[in-house]
Amino acid sequence: MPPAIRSAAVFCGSRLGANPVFAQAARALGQGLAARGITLVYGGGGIGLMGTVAEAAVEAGGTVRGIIPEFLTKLERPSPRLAEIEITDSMHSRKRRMFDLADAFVTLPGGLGTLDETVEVLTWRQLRLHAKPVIILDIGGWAQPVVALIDAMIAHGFVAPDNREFFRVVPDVPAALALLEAAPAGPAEPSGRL
Ligand SMILES: Nc1ncnc2c1ncn2[C@@H]1O[C@H](COP(=O)(O)O)[C@@H](O)[C@H]1O
Repeated sequence: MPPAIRSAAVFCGSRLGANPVFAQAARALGQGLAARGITLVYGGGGIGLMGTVAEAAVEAGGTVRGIIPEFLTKLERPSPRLAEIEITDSMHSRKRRMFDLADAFVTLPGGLGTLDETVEVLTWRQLRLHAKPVIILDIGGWAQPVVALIDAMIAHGFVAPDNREFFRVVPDVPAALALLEAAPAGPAEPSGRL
């Protein structure tokens, strides 16, 4: 039996967004991961939803691993409350490190960086480079246009219909936590290397 999910990388905005439900969800996710003993891996910033999810996990006694490129430390200001912050030499090494440390990926609302990170793990899944769960939280309708775009690419014949199975969209944090609890941690690289 494969081991359970022990860590989850959370991708989310470096801003709080326009709707307070985004921060409420980020807080609930941080608390929920901590309560389940799931390590939060995230981009290391102390601002926006990134800071919210990390602070909530720390306050709830969880393990948090922040990974941030050196050039962003002034811009995204890691929280001084983080026990563990890893400084990388580039954005690419940050993303690679987050990928390596995570058994699963969870996307909260965010901007272009959040979208990039989410799409990247989906493309790596498409290339059979990993089989880790990808869970997208549709808070306040944020995920609807993202899912619509992917569905349109399937309809236009650019994405295989089966690839729709690579991610799950859930309406709230309890549903995301339930998926994490139910999922086995698959092999990171089933048929290739990044
Ligand atoms: N191109 C990017 N690739 C990966 N990560 C990125 C990129 N641009 C920004 N980021 C990081 O993602 C988070 C969230 O950014 P939002 O744009 O607020 O969603 C942040 O840490 C960015 O540094």
